[in-house]
Amino acid sequence: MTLIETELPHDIRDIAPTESEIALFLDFDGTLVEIAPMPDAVHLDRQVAPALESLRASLGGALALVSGRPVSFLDEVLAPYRFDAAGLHGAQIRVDGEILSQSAVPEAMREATRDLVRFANSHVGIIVEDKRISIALHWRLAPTLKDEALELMRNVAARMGPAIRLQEGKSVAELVPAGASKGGAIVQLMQAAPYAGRRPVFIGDDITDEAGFEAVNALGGLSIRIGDGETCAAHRIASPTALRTILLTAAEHGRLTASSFS
Ligand SMILES: O=P(O)(O)OC[C@H]1O[C@H](O[C@H]2O[C@H](CO)[C@@H](O)[C@H](O)[C@H]2O)[C@H](O)[C@@H](O)[C@@H]1O
Repeated sequence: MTLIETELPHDIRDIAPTESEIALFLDFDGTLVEIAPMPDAVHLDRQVAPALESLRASLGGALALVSGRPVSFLDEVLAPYRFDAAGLHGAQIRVDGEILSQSAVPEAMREATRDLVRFANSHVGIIVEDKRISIALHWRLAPTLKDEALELMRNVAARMGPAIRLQEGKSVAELVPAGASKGGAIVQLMQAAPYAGRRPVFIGDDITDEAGFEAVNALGGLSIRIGDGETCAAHRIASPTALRTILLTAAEHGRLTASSFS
């Protein structure tokens, strides 16, 4: 069994009837791929994209990526497949090739970008990831600079005002449109075909995924956290490798249900 039993209250089999029709929502970094030293250094196992494509078919199309990455990045890394996706922590949502919603590029983003690039240029190991609608400051290669980087991000976010929120993550902080969240994205997707009426399952690994777990819990779905760390997810899977095994096995059998994760 790849699901780690924790102190969590429920046995997954009590709440996950085998025959449920699920809608599957998957985070990307730390979930479909292992965390890498830099954003560009991630490696997706070559079997995963075709497996997701076959799972999508077996789920009647109800499979979407819910990521902090831009949708264009997800398309690139999963090519030739193009999945439904919520990118940039929910600031972009695409279903069946159509953009359902996309936040505008915040006015003050250009000035913020300049400040962050200036900081990165004078601090070795700091990386700025400019995603236009949001921007991330990474310190994974310079962990001793975490406090300084976070303070800068808090100041920049405060200066930008209520239209922007600070999203912390694994060795990263990001400026994100305030109205966007993974929870909001999942709720929006669950109102659209082919997701509506299904039981949501969301799998993620990071702070940004907590909003998604909350939404899925409220919808009576299954929330699954990859790895350890505090979470409101009801269940855990040990690692991206363990998840990959579950997904590839389900794809091989042409069937994915909530009990595939137990
Ligand atoms: O919601 P996700 O799909 O998990 O995306 C969250 C952020 O992931 C990326 O950063 C993280 O992964 C990098 C590569 O493994 C790692 O170097 C970095 O330390 C992590 O924070 C991505 O670069 C961000 O844009 C995403 O928002």
